[in-house]
Amino acid sequence: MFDGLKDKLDSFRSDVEESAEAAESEADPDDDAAAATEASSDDGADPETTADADGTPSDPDDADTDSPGRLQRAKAFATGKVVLEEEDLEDPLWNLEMALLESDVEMGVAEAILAEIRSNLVGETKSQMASTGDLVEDALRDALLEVISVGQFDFDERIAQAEKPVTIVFTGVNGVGKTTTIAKLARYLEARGYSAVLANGDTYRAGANEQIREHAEALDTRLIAHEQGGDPAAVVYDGVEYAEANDVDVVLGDTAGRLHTSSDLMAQLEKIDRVVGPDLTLFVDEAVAGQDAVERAQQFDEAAEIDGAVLTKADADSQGGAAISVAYVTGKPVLFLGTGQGYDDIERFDPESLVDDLLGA
Ligand SMILES: Nc1nc2c(ncn2[C@@H]2O[C@H](COP(=O)(O)OP(=O)(O)OP(=O)(O)O)[C@@H](O)[C@H]2O)c(=O)[nH]1
Repeated sequence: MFDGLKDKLDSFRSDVEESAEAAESEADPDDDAAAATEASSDDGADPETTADADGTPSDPDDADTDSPGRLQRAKAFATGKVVLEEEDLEDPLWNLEMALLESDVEMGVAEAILAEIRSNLVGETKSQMASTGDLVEDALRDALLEVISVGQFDFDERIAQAEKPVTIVFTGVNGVGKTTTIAKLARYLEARGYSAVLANGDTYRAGANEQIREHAEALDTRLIAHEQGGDPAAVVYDGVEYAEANDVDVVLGDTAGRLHTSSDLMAQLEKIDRVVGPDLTLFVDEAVAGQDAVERAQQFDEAAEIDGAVLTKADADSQGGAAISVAYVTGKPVLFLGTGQGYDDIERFDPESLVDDLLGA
Protein backbone atom coordinates (compact mmCIF):
# COMPACT_ATOMS: atom_id res chain seq x y z
CA MET A 1 0.00 0.00 0.00
CA PHE A 2 1.34 3.44 -1.03
CA ASP A 3 4.82 2.05 -1.77
CA GLY A 4 5.60 4.61 -4.49
CA LEU A 5 4.82 7.44 -2.09
CA LYS A 6 6.95 5.88 0.66
CA ASP A 7 9.95 5.80 -1.70
CA LYS A 8 9.42 9.44 -2.63
CA LEU A 9 9.23 10.57 0.99
CA ASP A 10 12.40 8.63 1.68
CA SER A 11 14.13 10.42 -1.21
CA PHE A 12 13.21 13.76 0.35
CA ARG A 13 14.88 12.69 3.58
CA SER A 14 18.12 11.76 1.79
CA ASP A 15 17.96 14.92 -0.36
CA VAL A 16 17.89 17.13 2.75
CA GLU A 17 20.60 15.06 4.41
CA GLU A 18 22.88 15.58 1.41
CA SER A 19 22.09 19.27 1.30
CA ALA A 20 22.73 19.67 5.03
CA GLU A 21 26.01 17.74 4.79
CA ALA A 22 27.17 20.04 2.02
CA ALA A 23 26.20 23.07 4.13
CA GLU A 24 27.96 21.63 7.19
CA SER A 25 31.21 21.09 5.36
CA GLU A 26 30.94 24.64 4.02
CA ALA A 27 30.61 25.91 7.60
CA ASP A 28 33.30 23.59 8.97
CA PRO A 29 35.70 25.68 11.10
CA ASP A 30 38.63 23.67 9.70
CA ASP A 31 37.74 25.21 6.37
CA ASP A 32 37.32 28.67 7.76
CA ALA A 33 38.88 28.90 11.19
CA ALA A 34 38.51 32.64 11.44
CA ALA A 35 34.80 32.69 10.97
CA ALA A 36 34.20 29.96 13.51
CA THR A 37 36.58 31.37 16.10
CA GLU A 38 35.03 34.77 15.72
CA ALA A 39 31.55 33.41 15.84
CA SER A 40 32.13 31.30 18.93
CA SER A 41 33.86 34.10 20.81
CA ASP A 42 31.31 36.74 19.92
CA ASP A 43 27.72 35.80 20.59
CA GLY A 44 26.57 39.07 19.06
CA ALA A 45 28.14 38.07 15.74
CA ASP A 46 27.41 41.47 14.28
CA PRO A 47 28.76 41.46 10.74
CA GLU A 48 29.65 45.13 11.09
CA THR A 49 32.15 44.37 13.85
CA THR A 50 33.38 41.05 12.59
CA ALA A 51 37.13 40.75 12.14
CA ASP A 52 39.03 38.58 9.70
CA ALA A 53 41.75 36.15 10.85
CA ASP A 54 44.45 38.81 10.55
CA GLY A 55 42.50 41.18 12.76
CA THR A 56 41.49 43.63 10.07
CA PRO A 57 37.82 44.49 10.16
CA SER A 58 35.98 42.67 7.43
CA ASP A 59 34.11 44.45 4.73
CA PRO A 60 30.42 44.28 5.68
CA ASP A 61 29.58 44.20 1.98
CA ASP A 62 31.60 41.03 1.55
CA ALA A 63 28.43 38.97 1.87
CA ASP A 64 29.94 35.82 0.40
CA THR A 65 32.39 35.24 3.21
CA ASP A 66 30.87 37.03 6.18
CA SER A 67 27.11 36.91 5.63
CA PRO A 68 25.08 36.70 8.83
CA GLY A 69 23.79 33.29 7.68
CA ARG A 70 27.28 31.96 7.16
CA LEU A 71 28.50 33.30 10.47
CA GLN A 72 25.45 32.04 12.27
CA ARG A 73 26.13 28.66 10.75
CA ALA A 74 29.81 28.73 11.66
CA LYS A 75 28.90 29.74 15.18
CA ALA A 76 26.28 27.04 15.35
CA PHE A 77 28.84 24.51 14.14
CA ALA A 78 31.35 25.64 16.74
CA THR A 79 28.74 25.26 19.48
CA GLY A 80 27.69 21.85 18.23
CA LYS A 81 24.61 22.93 16.31
CA VAL A 82 23.90 23.22 12.64
CA VAL A 83 21.34 25.50 11.09
CA LEU A 84 19.20 24.40 8.16
CA GLU A 85 18.57 27.27 5.82
CA GLU A 86 15.97 27.93 3.17
CA GLU A 87 18.59 27.52 0.44
CA ASP A 88 19.51 24.02 1.67
CA LEU A 89 15.89 23.01 1.36
CA GLU A 90 15.09 24.64 -1.96
CA ASP A 91 16.01 21.71 -4.20
CA PRO A 92 14.74 18.97 -1.89
CA LEU A 93 11.42 20.80 -1.44
CA TRP A 94 11.06 21.27 -5.18
CA ASN A 95 11.70 17.55 -5.70
CA LEU A 96 9.22 16.72 -2.94
CA GLU A 97 6.55 18.91 -4.50
CA MET A 98 7.01 17.16 -7.86
CA ALA A 99 6.92 13.78 -6.13
CA LEU A 100 3.69 14.60 -4.28
CA LEU A 101 2.02 15.84 -7.46
CA GLU A 102 3.16 12.71 -9.31
CA SER A 103 1.58 10.71 -6.49
CA ASP A 104 -1.72 12.44 -7.24
CA VAL A 105 -1.67 14.58 -4.13
CA GLU A 106 -3.94 17.55 -4.79
CA MET A 107 -2.03 20.79 -5.50
CA GLY A 108 -3.33 22.75 -2.50
CA VAL A 109 -2.56 19.81 -0.22
CA ALA A 110 1.00 19.49 -1.59
CA GLU A 111 1.48 23.22 -0.98
CA ALA A 112 0.19 22.93 2.57
CA ILE A 113 2.61 20.05 3.23
CA LEU A 114 5.53 22.04 1.83
CA ALA A 115 4.65 25.16 3.82
CA GLU A 116 4.49 23.15 7.03
CA ILE A 117 7.83 21.45 6.35
CA ARG A 118 9.46 24.76 5.46
CA SER A 119 8.25 26.40 8.65
CA ASN A 120 9.41 23.41 10.70
CA LEU A 121 12.84 23.00 9.14
CA VAL A 122 14.13 26.43 8.14
CA GLY A 123 16.35 27.80 10.87
CA GLU A 124 16.21 24.44 12.62
CA THR A 125 19.29 23.68 14.68
CA LYS A 126 20.39 20.27 15.71
CA SER A 127 23.04 18.96 17.98
CA GLN A 128 25.82 17.19 16.13
CA MET A 129 24.61 13.98 17.67
CA ALA A 130 21.10 14.26 16.21
CA SER A 131 20.74 13.24 12.58
CA THR A 132 19.32 15.49 9.91
CA GLY A 133 17.23 12.47 8.92
CA ASP A 134 15.43 12.61 12.28
CA LEU A 135 14.71 16.31 11.89
CA VAL A 136 13.33 15.74 8.42
CA GLU A 137 11.26 12.80 9.57
CA ASP A 138 9.71 14.86 12.36
CA ALA A 139 8.91 17.70 9.96
CA LEU A 140 7.40 15.30 7.42
CA ARG A 141 5.39 13.56 10.12
CA ASP A 142 3.95 16.87 11.40
CA ALA A 143 3.16 18.08 7.89
CA LEU A 144 1.45 14.86 6.79
CA LEU A 145 -0.50 14.53 10.04
CA GLU A 146 -1.68 18.09 9.75
CA VAL A 147 -3.35 17.43 6.39
CA ILE A 148 -4.61 13.88 6.78
CA SER A 149 -6.04 14.24 10.28
CA VAL A 150 -8.50 16.95 9.27
CA GLY A 151 -11.93 16.30 10.80
CA GLN A 152 -10.90 12.90 12.18
CA PHE A 153 -13.24 11.36 14.75
CA ASP A 154 -13.52 8.03 16.48
CA PHE A 155 -16.01 6.05 14.38
CA ASP A 156 -16.38 3.23 16.91
CA GLU A 157 -17.02 5.72 19.69
CA ARG A 158 -19.59 7.54 17.54
CA ILE A 159 -21.47 4.28 16.97
CA ALA A 160 -21.24 3.34 20.64
CA GLN A 161 -22.64 6.71 21.77
CA ALA A 162 -25.39 7.06 19.17
CA GLU A 163 -28.99 6.21 19.87
CA LYS A 164 -29.90 2.96 18.11
CA PRO A 165 -30.63 2.22 15.42
CA VAL A 166 -27.79 4.20 13.86
CA THR A 167 -28.43 4.92 10.18
CA ILE A 168 -25.51 5.23 7.81
CA VAL A 169 -26.07 6.12 4.16
CA PHE A 170 -23.38 5.52 1.53
CA THR A 171 -22.90 7.69 -1.55
CA GLY A 172 -20.44 7.69 -4.42
CA VAL A 173 -20.34 6.67 -8.07
CA ASN A 174 -21.02 3.09 -9.11
CA GLY A 175 -18.20 0.67 -9.63
CA VAL A 176 -15.93 1.86 -6.84
CA GLY A 177 -16.78 -0.90 -4.37
CA LYS A 178 -19.57 0.82 -2.45
CA THR A 179 -21.66 -2.34 -2.09
CA THR A 180 -18.65 -4.40 -1.01
CA THR A 181 -17.80 -1.68 1.54
CA ILE A 182 -21.30 -1.87 3.01
CA ALA A 183 -20.91 -5.63 3.36
CA LYS A 184 -17.46 -5.20 4.95
CA LEU A 185 -18.86 -2.68 7.43
CA ALA A 186 -21.69 -5.04 8.36
CA ARG A 187 -18.97 -7.58 9.24
CA TYR A 188 -16.87 -4.92 11.02
CA LEU A 189 -19.84 -3.87 13.16
CA GLU A 190 -20.83 -7.45 13.89
CA ALA A 191 -17.29 -8.13 15.13
CA ARG A 192 -17.82 -5.26 17.60
CA GLY A 193 -21.09 -6.63 18.88
CA TYR A 194 -23.56 -4.68 16.72
CA SER A 195 -26.24 -6.19 14.53
CA ALA A 196 -26.87 -4.63 11.12
CA VAL A 197 -29.50 -4.56 8.39
CA LEU A 198 -28.73 -3.67 4.78
CA ALA A 199 -31.14 -1.42 2.84
CA ASN A 200 -30.67 -1.21 -0.90
CA GLY A 201 -31.46 2.37 -1.80
CA ASP A 202 -29.80 1.83 -5.20
CA THR A 203 -33.11 1.28 -6.94
CA TYR A 204 -31.73 2.82 -10.13
CA ARG A 205 -29.34 0.18 -11.39
CA ALA A 206 -30.52 -3.17 -12.78
CA GLY A 207 -28.90 -6.01 -10.86
CA ALA A 208 -28.19 -3.91 -7.74
CA ASN A 209 -30.60 -5.97 -5.62
CA GLU A 210 -29.03 -9.28 -6.66
CA GLN A 211 -25.55 -7.98 -6.01
CA ILE A 212 -26.24 -6.80 -2.47
CA ARG A 213 -28.40 -9.88 -1.77
CA GLU A 214 -25.38 -12.11 -2.40
CA HIS A 215 -23.48 -10.22 0.28
CA ALA A 216 -26.43 -10.29 2.69
CA GLU A 217 -26.70 -14.05 2.28
CA ALA A 218 -22.98 -14.59 2.67
CA LEU A 219 -23.01 -12.52 5.86
CA ASP A 220 -26.33 -13.91 7.09
CA THR A 221 -27.62 -10.35 7.36
CA ARG A 222 -31.13 -9.15 6.63
CA LEU A 223 -31.64 -7.15 3.40
CA ILE A 224 -34.45 -4.68 2.78
CA ALA A 225 -35.00 -4.11 -0.96
CA HIS A 226 -37.74 -2.76 -3.22
CA GLU A 227 -38.36 -3.15 -6.93
CA GLN A 228 -36.03 -1.43 -9.37
CA GLY A 229 -37.24 2.15 -9.92
CA GLY A 230 -38.66 2.42 -6.38
CA ASP A 231 -38.07 5.30 -3.99
CA PRO A 232 -34.63 5.04 -2.29
CA ALA A 233 -35.86 7.02 0.73
CA ALA A 234 -38.70 4.51 1.20
CA VAL A 235 -36.23 1.60 1.20
CA VAL A 236 -33.98 3.19 3.82
CA TYR A 237 -37.07 4.13 5.84
CA ASP A 238 -38.18 0.48 5.77
CA GLY A 239 -34.69 -0.50 6.88
CA VAL A 240 -34.98 1.81 9.89
CA GLU A 241 -38.47 0.48 10.73
CA TYR A 242 -37.17 -3.06 10.52
CA ALA A 243 -34.25 -2.18 12.80
CA GLU A 244 -36.54 -0.52 15.34
CA ALA A 245 -38.94 -3.45 15.37
CA ASN A 246 -36.16 -6.02 15.67
CA ASP A 247 -33.64 -4.29 17.92
CA VAL A 248 -31.08 -4.07 15.15
CA ASP A 249 -28.29 -1.62 15.96
CA VAL A 250 -27.23 -0.24 12.60
CA VAL A 251 -28.93 0.38 9.22
CA LEU A 252 -26.51 0.46 6.28
CA GLY A 253 -28.19 2.16 3.31
CA ASP A 254 -26.81 1.89 -0.22
CA THR A 255 -27.76 4.60 -2.74
CA ALA A 256 -27.48 4.93 -6.49
CA GLY A 257 -24.26 6.57 -7.58
CA ARG A 258 -24.21 9.67 -9.68
CA LEU A 259 -27.60 10.28 -11.26
CA HIS A 260 -27.96 12.44 -14.35
CA THR A 261 -27.22 15.67 -12.60
CA SER A 262 -26.01 16.72 -9.20
CA SER A 263 -29.46 18.15 -8.52
CA ASP A 264 -30.92 14.63 -8.95
CA LEU A 265 -28.34 13.35 -6.54
CA MET A 266 -29.03 16.13 -4.10
CA ALA A 267 -32.80 15.59 -4.37
CA GLN A 268 -32.35 11.89 -3.65
CA LEU A 269 -30.13 12.46 -0.63
CA GLU A 270 -32.23 15.37 0.64
CA LYS A 271 -35.29 13.15 0.58
CA ILE A 272 -33.45 10.42 2.49
CA ASP A 273 -32.36 13.13 4.90
CA ARG A 274 -35.94 14.34 5.38
CA VAL A 275 -37.46 10.91 5.66
CA VAL A 276 -34.93 9.10 7.83
CA GLY A 277 -32.38 11.70 8.98
CA PRO A 278 -29.28 9.47 8.73
CA ASP A 279 -26.73 9.72 11.50
CA LEU A 280 -23.87 9.59 9.00
CA THR A 281 -23.50 9.99 5.24
CA LEU A 282 -20.31 8.38 4.01
CA PHE A 283 -18.75 8.95 0.62
CA VAL A 284 -17.10 5.91 -0.97
CA ASP A 285 -14.51 6.03 -3.75
CA GLU A 286 -11.44 4.17 -4.91
CA ALA A 287 -8.05 5.23 -3.56
CA VAL A 288 -6.62 4.19 -6.93
CA ALA A 289 -8.68 6.93 -8.63
CA GLY A 290 -6.30 9.52 -7.13
CA GLN A 291 -7.22 13.09 -8.08
CA ASP A 292 -10.52 11.94 -9.61
CA ALA A 293 -11.57 10.55 -6.24
CA VAL A 294 -10.57 13.82 -4.56
CA GLU A 295 -12.63 15.82 -7.06
CA ARG A 296 -15.64 13.54 -6.67
CA ALA A 297 -15.42 13.76 -2.88
CA GLN A 298 -15.55 17.52 -3.19
CA GLN A 299 -18.47 17.40 -5.64
CA PHE A 300 -20.51 14.97 -3.52
CA ASP A 301 -19.82 17.01 -0.41
CA GLU A 302 -21.03 20.14 -2.17
CA ALA A 303 -24.14 18.39 -3.53
CA ALA A 304 -25.13 16.75 -0.26
CA GLU A 305 -22.92 17.18 2.73
CA ILE A 306 -20.91 14.11 3.69
CA ASP A 307 -19.63 13.24 7.16
CA GLY A 308 -16.65 11.19 6.09
CA ALA A 309 -15.13 9.05 3.38
CA VAL A 310 -14.12 5.46 2.74
CA LEU A 311 -11.36 4.78 0.21
CA THR A 312 -11.48 1.34 -1.36
CA LYS A 313 -8.75 -0.59 -3.18
CA ALA A 314 -6.00 1.02 -1.12
CA ASP A 315 -4.23 -2.35 -1.43
CA ALA A 316 -3.83 -1.67 -5.14
CA ASP A 317 -2.77 1.96 -4.74
CA SER A 318 0.91 2.78 -4.69
CA GLN A 319 0.34 6.54 -4.98
CA GLY A 320 -1.57 7.47 -1.84
CA GLY A 321 -2.69 10.82 -3.29
CA ALA A 322 -6.38 10.38 -2.48
CA ALA A 323 -5.68 9.12 1.03
CA ILE A 324 -3.49 12.15 1.68
CA SER A 325 -5.80 14.72 0.06
CA VAL A 326 -9.48 13.90 0.63
CA ALA A 327 -9.75 15.10 4.23
CA TYR A 328 -7.89 18.36 3.63
CA VAL A 329 -9.90 19.18 0.50
CA THR A 330 -13.35 18.33 1.90
CA GLY A 331 -12.77 19.06 5.57
CA LYS A 332 -14.27 15.60 6.26
CA PRO A 333 -12.21 12.69 7.53
CA VAL A 334 -11.27 9.50 5.75
CA LEU A 335 -12.66 6.90 8.12
CA PHE A 336 -11.81 3.57 6.49
CA LEU A 337 -9.52 2.07 3.87
CA GLY A 338 -10.61 -0.95 1.84
CA THR A 339 -7.61 -3.24 1.61
CA GLY A 340 -8.80 -6.23 -0.41
CA GLN A 341 -11.78 -8.15 -1.71
CA GLY A 342 -12.58 -10.15 1.44
CA TYR A 343 -15.14 -9.06 4.02
CA ASP A 344 -12.43 -8.50 6.62
CA ASP A 345 -10.34 -6.36 4.30
CA ILE A 346 -11.25 -3.02 5.83
CA GLU A 347 -9.13 -0.93 8.17
CA ARG A 348 -9.89 2.08 10.30
CA PHE A 349 -8.03 5.03 8.80
CA ASP A 350 -5.58 5.88 11.55
CA PRO A 351 -3.54 8.98 10.62
CA GLU A 352 -0.75 8.24 13.11
CA SER A 353 -0.13 4.69 12.02
CA LEU A 354 -0.52 5.58 8.34
CA VAL A 355 2.15 8.27 8.68
CA ASP A 356 4.41 5.85 10.59
CA ASP A 357 3.96 3.41 7.77
CA LEU A 358 4.66 6.04 5.10
CA LEU A 359 7.85 7.08 6.89
CA GLY A 360 8.93 3.50 7.56
CA ALA A 361 8.91 4.16 11.30
N1 LIG B 1 -8.60 -5.04 -4.23
C1 LIG B 1 -9.75 -4.55 -3.76
N2 LIG B 1 -10.89 -4.77 -4.44
C2 LIG B 1 -12.04 -4.27 -3.94
C3 LIG B 1 -12.07 -3.51 -2.75
N3 LIG B 1 -13.37 -3.12 -2.53
C4 LIG B 1 -14.09 -3.63 -3.55
N4 LIG B 1 -13.30 -4.33 -4.41
C5 LIG B 1 -13.67 -5.03 -5.63
O1 LIG B 1 -14.14 -4.12 -6.58
C6 LIG B 1 -15.10 -4.71 -7.40
C7 LIG B 1 -16.29 -3.82 -7.41
O2 LIG B 1 -16.87 -3.83 -6.12
P1 LIG B 1 -18.42 -3.75 -5.94
O3 LIG B 1 -18.75 -3.49 -4.54
O4 LIG B 1 -19.05 -4.90 -6.60
O5 LIG B 1 -18.55 -2.49 -6.76
P2 LIG B 1 -19.77 -1.97 -7.48
O6 LIG B 1 -20.91 -2.88 -7.41
O7 LIG B 1 -19.30 -1.54 -8.79
O8 LIG B 1 -19.91 -0.82 -6.53
P3 LIG B 1 -21.08 0.08 -6.30
O9 LIG B 1 -21.81 0.19 -7.59
O10 LIG B 1 -20.32 1.28 -5.96
O11 LIG B 1 -21.83 -0.55 -5.23
C8 LIG B 1 -15.39 -6.09 -6.80
O12 LIG B 1 -14.68 -7.06 -7.54
C9 LIG B 1 -14.83 -5.97 -5.39
O13 LIG B 1 -14.40 -7.20 -4.88
C10 LIG B 1 -10.84 -3.27 -2.06
O14 LIG B 1 -10.75 -2.61 -1.01
N5 LIG B 1 -9.71 -3.83 -2.60
